[in-house]
Amino acid sequence: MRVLSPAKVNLGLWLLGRRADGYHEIFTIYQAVSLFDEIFIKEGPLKVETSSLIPQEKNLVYKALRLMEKYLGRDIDFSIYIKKNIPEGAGLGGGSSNCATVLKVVNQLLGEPLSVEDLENIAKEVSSDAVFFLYGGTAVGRGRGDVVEPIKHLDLKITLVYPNVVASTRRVYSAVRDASLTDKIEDDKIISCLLEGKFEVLENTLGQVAMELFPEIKEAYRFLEYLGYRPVVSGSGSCVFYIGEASEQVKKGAALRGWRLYEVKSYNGV
Ligand SMILES: C[C@](O)(CO)[C@H](O)COP(=O)(O)OP(=O)(O)OC[C@H]1O[C@@H](n2ccc(N)nc2=O)[C@H](O)[C@@H]1O
Ligand SMILES: Nc1ncnc2c1ncn2[C@@H]1O[C@H](COP(=O)(O)OP(=O)(O)OP(=O)(O)O)[C@@H](O)[C@H]1O
Repeated sequence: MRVLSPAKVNLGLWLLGRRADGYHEIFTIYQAVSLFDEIFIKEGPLKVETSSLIPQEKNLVYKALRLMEKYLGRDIDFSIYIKKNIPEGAGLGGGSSNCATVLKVVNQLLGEPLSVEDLENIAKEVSSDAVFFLYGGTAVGRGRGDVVEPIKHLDLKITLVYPNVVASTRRVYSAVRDASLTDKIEDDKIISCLLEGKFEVLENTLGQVAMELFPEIKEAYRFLEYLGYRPVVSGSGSCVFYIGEASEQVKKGAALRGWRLYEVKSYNGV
């Protein structure tokens, strides 16, 4: 069978503090978007292969299925192939999406032996973003991004610019300094503004750190700002996006610079 594994953007992300476990406390608004990896699942020996040749042991999907075997106390006999369309290290959560999508589908194929709570526990052991993808749509993320609260779905058109640089999430977070931490935010106000379409409240304080590390991200950001858009870095980067359709100027400018452009919209499917 073939299932779609959507990407996400962080419509906003605020760094709130450092945690004892070495992660950062964040407040973020996730939005799944219509850019997909394609996952092919068939019965057979447990293996996970991808078109981008990620070693199986490193693949978040493989890690998740091995954990699932422990929860179930039995082997999982599915062979997985992932056609990657979501660029890696782009702040679009590709690996996390693959992980959650496979957990949901395999659990369904096995007659749903695991509860949503079990799936959440497996997902959060694999990555902070994976829990969101168990829900999809539009959601608020707290904690390290693994405490997810779905909210009213937004129907947005979004233009993504990928400046062809792989931004390691770990590296960006490790560059966070106290000055980037926001001690308090009015999260309810941010959510209500967002639901009213007042997008000027959106920002990404982790994205600002990424721009200092990767000039390519800053260039893409400045390019969109110069054209009058309100760009936001997605997650830890490297993608920069704005809410709206791609104008001819954006398309030409991206092509001239060799950036990849994705015209997507909210994906609120399951
Ligand atoms: C940037 C975001 O993608 C926004 O959605 C997430 O916060 C990161 O989610 P993710 O890619 O699933 O990150 P993980 O794979 O869990 O963590 C990778 C590394 O990023 C850092 N990390 C991640 C999440 C977080 N809240 N604080 C962190 O400091 C940690 O050093 C961690 O070792
Ligand atoms: N199934 C997978 N698909 C993509 N990357 C994977 C996968 N499994 C493991 N990875 C590894 O995880 C790393 C991060 O990939 P991923 O695309 O999830 O993060 P990202 O695009 O940086 O998103 P974010 O910054 O939002 O976490 C990659 O460097 C890749 O090597």
